[in-house]
Amino acid sequence: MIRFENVGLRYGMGTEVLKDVSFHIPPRSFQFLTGPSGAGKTSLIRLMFLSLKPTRGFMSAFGKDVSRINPAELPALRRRIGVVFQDFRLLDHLTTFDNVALPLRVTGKEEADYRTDVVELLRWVGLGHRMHAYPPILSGGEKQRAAIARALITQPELLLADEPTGNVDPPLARRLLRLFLELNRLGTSVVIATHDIGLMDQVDARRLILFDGRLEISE
Ligand SMILES: Nc1ncnc2c1ncn2[C@@H]1O[C@H](COP(=O)(O)OP(=O)(O)OP(=O)(O)O)[C@@H](O)[C@H]1O
Repeated sequence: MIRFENVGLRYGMGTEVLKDVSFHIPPRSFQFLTGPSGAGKTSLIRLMFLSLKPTRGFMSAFGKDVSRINPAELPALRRRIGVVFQDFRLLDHLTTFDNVALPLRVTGKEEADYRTDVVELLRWVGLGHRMHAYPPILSGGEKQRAAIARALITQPELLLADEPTGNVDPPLARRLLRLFLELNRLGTSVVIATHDIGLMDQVDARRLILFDGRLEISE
């Protein structure tokens, strides 16, 4: 569903931060993206989320060559991808329920059509009791789960999560991992960027490993 062939990325006139990166994310697959700080994980996630374009090489998303995608097609393609950012990006003036519902609301859906889905998803991530709370009073782990629910509400085919267990204690990290595995079992491809070797060791999954912008794959 996502394919990279010899992709390079540089910001402005800087040196390349990704070099000759080639890989494929198959449907229904589960993988970790790892590597030292500054190796390029977030940059790779931004490319996969189509918020950056490669500066060289070939990249396709859902069968479309990204260099030929016109800007009007982008929102529909992005809705097929859920993303959990490192800094959550929740809106403080909206309740947890409204934050999670936002991706549906922007497509013009009425609350009556999505209310049950949002409540069910909030319960699934363990936030049923927090749906009327505003983000500033949520704990780090609750914010994390709200961001995950918001990424999942459109039922994306691909979930990208950047350090989703970076701000939570080990029991909650294990719980989030079980949630991602369950999501994958239901058919979504999952890419988890993480430094956490203990987390990766809990699952026998493919590892995409970045070193200084170059990718190695450990099956
Ligand atoms: N917007 C930007 N403009 C210029 N350089 C950038 C930008 N974003 C990232 N970089 C550079 O690109 C390189 C890769 O950064 P990136 O954030 O992708 O790494 P990372 O592996 O996600 O790091 P971390 O694990 O610390 O989050 C770094 O050298 C960083 O300084």
